[in-house]
Amino acid sequence: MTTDHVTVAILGAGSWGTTFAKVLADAAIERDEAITIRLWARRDEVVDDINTNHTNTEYLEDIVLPESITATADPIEAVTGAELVVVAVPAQQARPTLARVKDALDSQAILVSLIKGLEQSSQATMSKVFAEELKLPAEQFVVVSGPNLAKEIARNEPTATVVACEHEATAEWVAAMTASTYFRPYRNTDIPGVELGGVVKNVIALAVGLTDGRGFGDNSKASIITRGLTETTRLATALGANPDTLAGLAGLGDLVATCASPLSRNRTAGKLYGEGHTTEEVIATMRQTAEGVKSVPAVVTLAHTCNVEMPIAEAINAVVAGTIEINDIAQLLLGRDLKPEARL
Ligand SMILES: NC(=O)c1ccc[n+]([C@@H]2O[C@H](COP(=O)([O-])OP(=O)(O)OC[C@H]3O[C@@H](n4cnc5c(N)ncnc54)[C@H](O)[C@@H]3O)[C@@H](O)[C@H]2O)c1
Ligand SMILES: O=P(O)(O)OC[C@H](O)CO
Repeated sequence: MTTDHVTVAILGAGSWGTTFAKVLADAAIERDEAITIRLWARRDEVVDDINTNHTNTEYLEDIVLPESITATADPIEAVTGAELVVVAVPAQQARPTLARVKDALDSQAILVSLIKGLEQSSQATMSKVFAEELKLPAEQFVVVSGPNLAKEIARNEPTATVVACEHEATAEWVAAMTASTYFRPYRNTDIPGVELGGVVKNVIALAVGLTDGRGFGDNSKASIITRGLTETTRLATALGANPDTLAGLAGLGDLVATCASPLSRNRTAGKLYGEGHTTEEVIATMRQTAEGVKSVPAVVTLAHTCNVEMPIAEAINAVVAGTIEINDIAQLLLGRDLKPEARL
């Protein structure tokens, strides 16, 4: 598959969709190859900002976007003729968005999910949602996930990521399309590991943010991150993942970036919970997607189904549902039966 003059559609012009468009555009500039990138934004003012000023001010402030990126308010126009279709809407919008465009998709198009969430109603991962909705063969489905805070990448700050596909050649092509002097993709064939690493780290970041909101220091955070990785690895391996994936960029790497960064929306949402806000108040305050809030009930349901113990996720689920007092959480976690430390 060639990387020259590829037509790309990106569905969702929020922080990550717009930044990923820039990653693809900058990579093509470095390869000295042409690329056409059409971003679908729902709102006309975002479309106008991108097409007129080459900025997406609402999400990326004054970052200037390469000229190969244009925007449209019509998702069908975005995907028509696209060889690469990248989906960057919130997880709960994935199925309706795919349903809207599926008849216009090229049958050979490669679909990339940037989404780090589960469908709440079905507990489905995005690979399952894409397969069900598009009848997509595994070799045409790719997940990109890792320590990828959009605003840092938009400023060309170096990072690495994971490009996962069951079919090595497809992952190689997407990696070649995205690699640049500031963005280094590693390949993996472990779809469940890469997807679940991205989903559960958002729940763990809510817990870390919560400790911030309570005014606790770094010991509490390190304990949650470490035990959170254990929970993530247990669930992911029960669902078929390779535990090594969770020790890599899409597991530990993303967990550290999200839990450490004030840019993280999930950590920010957790801090609001820790300060005593309800889910309604947290959602009203956050202007962007914090996937952990919507995904945590599905994570806990999956854990029950797989008979996997996830006490941190259980506690966050109770916080989000408003069924526990914030002051009771520490004892809920620390007061459990004592046991040997185990990674899995
Ligand atoms: N921002 C990041 O740093 C980052 C990094 C990696 C992965 N992600 C993941 O990428 C996905 C998108 O996140 P984001 O940060 O770009 O979110 P965002 O809130 O910045 O933007 C979401 C986009 O989806 C659109 N959208 C919202 N509701 C919609 C609906 N009903 N129908 C269609 N479109 C709708 C919004 O208009 C916006 O364009 C999430 O799953 C997130 O976890 C984000
Ligand atoms: O801002 P968050 O919490 O959605 O995290 C963004 C990315 O997933 C970090 O890799």
